[in-house]
Amino acid sequence: MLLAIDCGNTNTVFSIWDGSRFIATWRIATDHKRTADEYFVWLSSLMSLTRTEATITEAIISSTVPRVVFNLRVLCDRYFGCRPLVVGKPDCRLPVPPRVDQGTTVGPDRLVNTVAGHARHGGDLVIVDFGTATTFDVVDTDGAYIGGVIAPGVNLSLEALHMAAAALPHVDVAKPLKAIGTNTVACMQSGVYWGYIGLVEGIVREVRRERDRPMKVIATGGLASLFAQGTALFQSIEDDLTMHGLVLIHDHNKETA
Ligand SMILES: Nc1ncnc2c1ncn2[C@@H]1O[C@H](COP(=O)(O)OP(=O)(O)OP(=O)(O)O)[C@@H](O)[C@H]1O
Ligand SMILES: CC(C)(CO)[C@@H](O)C(=O)NCCC(=O)O
Ligand SMILES: [K+]
Repeated sequence: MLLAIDCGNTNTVFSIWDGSRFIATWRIATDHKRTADEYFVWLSSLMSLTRTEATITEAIISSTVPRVVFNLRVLCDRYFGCRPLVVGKPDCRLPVPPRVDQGTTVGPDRLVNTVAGHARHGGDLVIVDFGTATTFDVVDTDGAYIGGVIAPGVNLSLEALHMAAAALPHVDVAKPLKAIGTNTVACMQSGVYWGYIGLVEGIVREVRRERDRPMKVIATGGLASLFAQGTALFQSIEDDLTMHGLVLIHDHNKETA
């Protein structure tokens, strides 16, 4: 079975693909100090607690944090006897290479989202990912990643307000009942919620204007469904987009081996 690992700046997600579906998905905070042995203790105890019958024989990793890749490689080698594919490394082929400025290293999560988005929806697509950063990946007709937008993540913006202003508390992101807040928390939630709705709508409007063609918009990431409640922009919400892309890239590399 295939172990797919999506390592973001905040969280790392492990999923096991049995060839036709994901039989398990587990999430751990990203920490570059975590060793291969620690990952394995955590993974194997979750497997036994949930009675997950899986023999891992292959692995693929997407990591936006370069430093964690070493220990994830050791995990795969030592405990699963396999050499993982790492998205973004020269030996990991993509169906269509990105078209960006020379010397640019596109975040592997964005490349993976692009592959999955194109497979599911075809080209001329904007993928909005609400993670640590809020990213927009623009996918050309042929499935190439051709650029996009990186904005601060929603939780990051709320945290920055709290850190910089003595009288502003830590608050969780939520869809406020009204735009006009009548207490501090409601004011902050309105600023971030309606601010991000405006940001997403405004960026997509400019992208469509630049591309001068119809473009579908899909959303992924933990906060996608919350923001979908405030706009009609998204054609679909796909929580499993990155994991799906990892499976596709793994299959593509096997087929073209
Ligand atoms: N209603 C909600 N309110 C607050 N946070 C939420 C809500 N729903 C999901 N989340 C957060 O979304 C996150 C999951 O999103 P996702 O995995 O896309 O991004 P991330 O883990 O924060 O970022 P990255 O992938 O860059 O590490 C979780 O950290 C979770 O706390
Ligand atoms: C933007 C993030 C942090 C989003 O996870 C990641 O994709 C990344 O580190 N990207 C590198 C820069 C780029 O994608 O152009
Ligand atoms: K992510």
